[in-house]
Amino acid sequence: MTAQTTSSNDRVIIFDTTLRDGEQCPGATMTFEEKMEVANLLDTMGVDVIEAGFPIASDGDFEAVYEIAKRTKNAVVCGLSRAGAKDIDRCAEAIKPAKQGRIHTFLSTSPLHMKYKLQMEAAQVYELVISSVTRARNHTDNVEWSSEDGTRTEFDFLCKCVEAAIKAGATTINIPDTVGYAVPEEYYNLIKSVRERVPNSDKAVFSVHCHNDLGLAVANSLAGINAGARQIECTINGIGERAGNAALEEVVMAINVRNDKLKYFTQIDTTMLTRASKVISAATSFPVQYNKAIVGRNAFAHESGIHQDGMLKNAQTYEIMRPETVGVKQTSLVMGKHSGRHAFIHKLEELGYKLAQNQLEDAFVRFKALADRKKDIYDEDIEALVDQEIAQSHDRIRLQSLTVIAGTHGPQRATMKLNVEGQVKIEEAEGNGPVDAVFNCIKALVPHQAKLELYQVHAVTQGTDAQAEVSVRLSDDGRSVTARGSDPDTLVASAKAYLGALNKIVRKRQRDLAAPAAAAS
Ligand SMILES: CC(=O)SCCNC(=O)CCNC(=O)[C@H](O)C(C)(C)COP(=O)(O)OP(=O)(O)OC[C@H]1O[C@@H](n2cnc3c(N)ncnc32)[C@H](O)[C@@H]1OP(=O)(O)O
Ligand SMILES: CC(C)C(=O)C(=O)O
Ligand SMILES: [Mg+2]
Repeated sequence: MTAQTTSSNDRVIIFDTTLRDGEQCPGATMTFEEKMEVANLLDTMGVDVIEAGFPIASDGDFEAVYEIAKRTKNAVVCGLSRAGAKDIDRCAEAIKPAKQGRIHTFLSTSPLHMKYKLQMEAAQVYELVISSVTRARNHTDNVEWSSEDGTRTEFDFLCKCVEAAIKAGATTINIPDTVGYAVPEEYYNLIKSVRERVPNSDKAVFSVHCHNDLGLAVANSLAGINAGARQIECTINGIGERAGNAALEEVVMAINVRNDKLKYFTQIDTTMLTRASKVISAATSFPVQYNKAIVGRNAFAHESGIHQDGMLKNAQTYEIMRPETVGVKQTSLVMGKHSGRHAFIHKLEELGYKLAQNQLEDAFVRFKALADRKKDIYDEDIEALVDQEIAQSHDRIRLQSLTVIAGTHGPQRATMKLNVEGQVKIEEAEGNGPVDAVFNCIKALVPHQAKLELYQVHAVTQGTDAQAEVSVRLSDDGRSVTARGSDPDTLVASAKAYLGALNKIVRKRQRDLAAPAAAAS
């Protein structure tokens, strides 16, 4: 909010219709309790007008509007109604307990809607505009009138209806783009021209209500504000009829972030936007698309190495707003196949690792190989990979390659290449199952007496592409050693774990041999 540099003329009223237009779309129905929670959240975050429902639609809608009217502390509580007396009176009854209530009455004005839907002549519609606003005004002095399908309405008739509605007492005039047909320049011109043409236009606040059928709801809303409208009708997550309404979080943040171009302000507490999005998503069971502006889970996430490097050097390189301003704790640098060394080192530091340069390079190469095979890389994947890197740095026996033939027709067969103290050896072995074949290869390549005491497989992270973590315990000469190996391929993880244990035995033997010599010298 930048109230210091703007005048009250530049204040944009945020009219939230999540509970009315938002709830109207297929599948978005909310329970009474959910509506109470949403309304409370909207009130707390600074929404100016809450359109709580359409009271004539059902007893449930009436009760929800009534209760929201009763409970709301700061916002104006609004109900929608058609132009008929019964609708308006029911709406008035529903908003009665509100500290500040509004009746929002609407009527189609486009030739198409008048002819086919209302089946009325323009003259009848005109009379109904006057009688409906007058009736609403007898209930309250806060009346909004909407020209449904305003953007497809004949201009002279639209102006005539707007003028009549204001004369009858409407304090807000909404020109909706009901079917999301307008483009920004056209909508700008429409709002500007209506305000210029209608002689009493300064007696009402002009409002925009844009649908997203062409993905232009937010752009059109902002164009309308530039043309002199001062109320935006919008919904959390942009839910609403068909492709939805203008998203509240997007219009608010556009005004907030681009204050150099859009010299307006709202009273929304932007730090509550992410929470609001989550509450609506949970109440409606509508998922938020990952790349949704402001509240999508990728809105402050970066996987590309070049971007991550930029972000680490200065967050403004790739972010036009700080995540905290919309209630996101922090930017996330997601590790994946597009990540580079800067981000990898940063992640290792976060996880508490400090590797030598050669270890780091090896770990990075192995991280890239893993990321090529695995969609999501979790911190635990990186920890497993680095722990293994550290553990293997002194290994005498190293796995170079492994191929296993497994399936319903045994015996299973494994071919393994090992580097044993600098010498590359290859062997093929069969087994009673693929793991047995792998271990038989190792026994053939590195003959030893150690006995397998334990073999256990776990998944490091979730998903079918999770890294397998295998634990192997070998006993040798009365002593047990345990080692772990991880890899998205369970058989490779098994080989690594077995070889890890074997390397430990080799190291122990070497230490044992060295100890008497050291004692003697
Ligand atoms: C653009 C918008 O978002 S408008 C809001 C849309 N929202 C909704 O419709 C949700 C709630 N609606 C409902 O529950 C029901 O449609 C009700 C209760 C409002 C009406 O139900 P019904 O009486 O059974 O009528 P139905 O919905 O089938 O048809 C609508 C009637 O309203 C008339 N109508 C439509 N808009 C208006 C209006 N602004 N003023 C007066 N009458 C209107 C239609 O011409 C039609 O009249 P008819 O019965 O004489 O042909
Ligand atoms: C009721 C009106 C304002 C509406 O939702 C529309 O025209 O889209
Ligand atoms: Mg609408």
